[in-house]
Amino acid sequence: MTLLTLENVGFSYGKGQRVLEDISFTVPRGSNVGLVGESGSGKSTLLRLLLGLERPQTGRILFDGAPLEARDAPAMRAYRKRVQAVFQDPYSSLNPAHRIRRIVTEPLRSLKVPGDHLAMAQEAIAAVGLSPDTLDRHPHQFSGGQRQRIAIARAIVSRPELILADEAVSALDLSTRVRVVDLFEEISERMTMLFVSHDMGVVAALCDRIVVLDRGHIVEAGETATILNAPQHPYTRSLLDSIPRMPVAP
Ligand SMILES: Nc1ncnc2c1ncn2[C@@H]1O[C@H](COP(=O)(O)OP(=O)(O)OP(=O)(O)O)[C@@H](O)[C@H]1O
Repeated sequence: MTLLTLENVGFSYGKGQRVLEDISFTVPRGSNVGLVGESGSGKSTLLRLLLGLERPQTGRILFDGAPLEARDAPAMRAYRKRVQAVFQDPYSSLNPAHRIRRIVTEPLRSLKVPGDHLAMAQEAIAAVGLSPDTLDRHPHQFSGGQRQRIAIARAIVSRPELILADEAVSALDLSTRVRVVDLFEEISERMTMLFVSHDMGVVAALCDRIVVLDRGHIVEAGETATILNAPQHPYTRSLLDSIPRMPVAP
């Protein structure tokens, strides 16, 4: 079943040039879809539309069959209960003045989720592989990778159906990135995920399907294995060529 559908979505900022043109793809429930494209291809703009921060000028976005109406406040509140995001920068996305307990339970308060918030936070912190005493500490006491785990705990604590990940591992060093990608892989077994990145290597490792965006247009979309084995578009080939490879022994 399809959880997210984009139908002929078009968008421009103000009266400017089209930044997204005729974007159509689906995210099946339970799948892990990668949206890949170089800087300026429109990935962040598409996420802004999916978060309801901007409205498409043409086409529409459907979540679980219902059109997303950014101006319908009650509908957007209901949508936000079901969709959470993880952003790129683990340093600026966590409020330094707050303890982790307050940061991780924040979505539960703002979404008015009933139940024992502390128990839910403990569960989320354990799910991302951090120790229970994490909740009593402050963000500055953690490394970049640990902070991103905390951001992931905050995203999953309300048990959303869809996770939107925006360059969520790009700011991490290589070995930390590998571990956080593993964590996303684990989480994606339980939730649907749209993983947005300029890094084809990460997307190929993590996603069942890939949508390739180039200057606001989808140039290729399909199953990861198909795209890796037989990229059709020159742009996809160039993205694939940019993946670092292990040197081959003579
Ligand atoms: N607020 C804005 N006002 C006007 N134009 C914008 C605005 N934000 C982005 N753009 C333009 O929209 C296009 C797509 O940008 P977008 O940030 O969505 O791409 P991206 O693929 O996410 O790139 P990056 O990875 O560098 O963030 C670019 O040409 C950019 O200059």
